[in-house]
Amino acid sequence: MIKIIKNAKIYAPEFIGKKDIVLAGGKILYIGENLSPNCCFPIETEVLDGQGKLLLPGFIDNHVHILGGGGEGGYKTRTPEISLTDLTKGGITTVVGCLGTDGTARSMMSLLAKAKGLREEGISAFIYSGSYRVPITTITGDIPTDIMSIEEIIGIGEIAVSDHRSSQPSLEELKRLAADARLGGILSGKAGVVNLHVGDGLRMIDFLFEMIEKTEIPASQFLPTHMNRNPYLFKEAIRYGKSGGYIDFTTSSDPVFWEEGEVKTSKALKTCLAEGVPAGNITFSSDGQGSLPVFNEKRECIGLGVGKCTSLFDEVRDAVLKDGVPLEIALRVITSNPAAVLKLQEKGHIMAGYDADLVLVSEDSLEIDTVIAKGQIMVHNKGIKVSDTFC
Ligand SMILES: CC(C)C[C@H](NC(=O)C[C@H](N)C(=O)O)C(=O)O
Ligand SMILES: [Zn+2]
Ligand SMILES: [Zn+2]
Repeated sequence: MIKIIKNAKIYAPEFIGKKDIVLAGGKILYIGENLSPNCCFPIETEVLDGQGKLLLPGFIDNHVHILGGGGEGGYKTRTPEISLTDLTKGGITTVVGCLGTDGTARSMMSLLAKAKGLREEGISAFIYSGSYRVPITTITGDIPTDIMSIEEIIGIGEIAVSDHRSSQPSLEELKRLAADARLGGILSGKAGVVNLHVGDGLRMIDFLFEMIEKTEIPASQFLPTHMNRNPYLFKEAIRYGKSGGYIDFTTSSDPVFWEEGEVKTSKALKTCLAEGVPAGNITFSSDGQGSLPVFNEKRECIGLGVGKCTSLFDEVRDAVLKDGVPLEIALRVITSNPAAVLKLQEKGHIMAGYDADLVLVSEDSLEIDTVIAKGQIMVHNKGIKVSDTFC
């Protein structure tokens, strides 16, 4: 079956004009103009009308607790596993799963199985080996072997630093972790990225500046997240981003965090761009299904929300519609930038030969209308399709 999407204005993420696009075999086959609906006759063709809509690359969420997370307030605070619809209704066609605080009752094998399940349901799913804890949990017992031998594993994370819930890893331990992830990456052609959970601790990312200065490991090996969680860490994010590092902002939030000074993600993007952080160094991730715990001054958990994947594009939409960031810049943080940072082949762009991961949104409201993952319609006319069926 061939699909043709006609007359959509295409942001690839750069704006390339109103075009017709042909999808076949899960790939983008051709991008052209004025294509006749039966240009591929006699092959059966489905035509989608993109008139009045924008066509965007499928969104990449680089940090989701696909197996669930939480637990910081005891067993009752464990958060639920993700469903495919939680992802696709937010336009997410590529997800990277991770374990968080609880890397004990939640296993790497379960995380891998969940990623494989999401792949069977039609989207692209990858995982990080590990959890908050150091030494990290792997599947094969060795970081380079995990990355080289398991297709879904693209790096390690979320390794916790500057947080009362971390293992308080030493600089030497973190150097070795990063070196092992880098080795696995270069030997497999993968990113071997180190996804770091940065907490509210005052040490922030001091170790990262020191690691980059005192070792041969490049800044591109690291993706520190939650960098908008408080004003002082956000200031460091700007300093680190301007020095060439990648910075990731968490889109899931709760009004209680704004009272504590969390920087709304859409505004974090606007401010970073205004401060001269290169647009290519910035990514968003949702922390979907992760817990959003609130601790009191004695560091007791006094409340807990659950991250939502739909916040990922919500914050991009706000950046465009409320904070005046141009769409082709704002889109990069959930498409071409994570594709580059995570070295995801043929992802993050609308280009012939790339995976047919696409999102159609209404031109004015940027509301999601249709989501296509590897050529398969997951959401159509805002209605959930395919993704809720279990065969
Ligand atoms: C950025 C803030 C608001 C949320 C953040 N969430 C996680 O790190 C995931 C969580 N620990 C889990 O394992 O599910 C946090 O707790 O600091
Ligand atoms: Zn985290
Ligand atoms: Zn997380």
